[in-house]
Amino acid sequence: MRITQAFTFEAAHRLPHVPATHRCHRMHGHSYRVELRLDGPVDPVTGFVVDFFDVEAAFAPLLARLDHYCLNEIEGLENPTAEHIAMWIWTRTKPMLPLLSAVAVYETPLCWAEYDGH
Ligand SMILES: Nc1nc2c(c(=O)[nH]1)N=C([C@H](O)[C@H](O)COP(=O)(O)OP(=O)(O)OP(=O)(O)O)CN2
Ligand SMILES: [Zn+2]
Repeated sequence: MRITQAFTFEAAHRLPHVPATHRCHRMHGHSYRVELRLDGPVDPVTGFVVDFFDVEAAFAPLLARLDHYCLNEIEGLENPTAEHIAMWIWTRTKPMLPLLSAVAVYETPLCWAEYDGH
């Protein structure tokens, strides 16, 4: 069984390694959406793979580090592409949520990166 919980945050960023002519080279903002996917068996008593409240509690400190910040200033996010944000979240969330199977980071409703540890 797979469960998914979604979160949103607002943040600014610029992409330092695209050409100066690329519009993402300039500072701008996104309303990001993060989806945490967890795969595992359904507990026969609770009916949960993992309680959504526990997922929320595990992710809350990271969300607080991202929301309304300039991502380039966060250690490990100096080049804050959607791909790097997804990997950054995975690395810090997987130890707390062992059933985590993928992290999707949406920059817009139509563009996202999804990381499953590979
Ligand atoms: N593979 C990736 N490509 C791009 C990334 C990325 O993280 N990974 N990021 C960007 C920029 O962040 C850019 O800001 C993307 O957002 P935006 O320009 O707003 O997206 P759209 O072109 O879809 O928006 P419209 O203004 O509606 O056209 C670029 N590439
Ligand atoms: Zn952008």
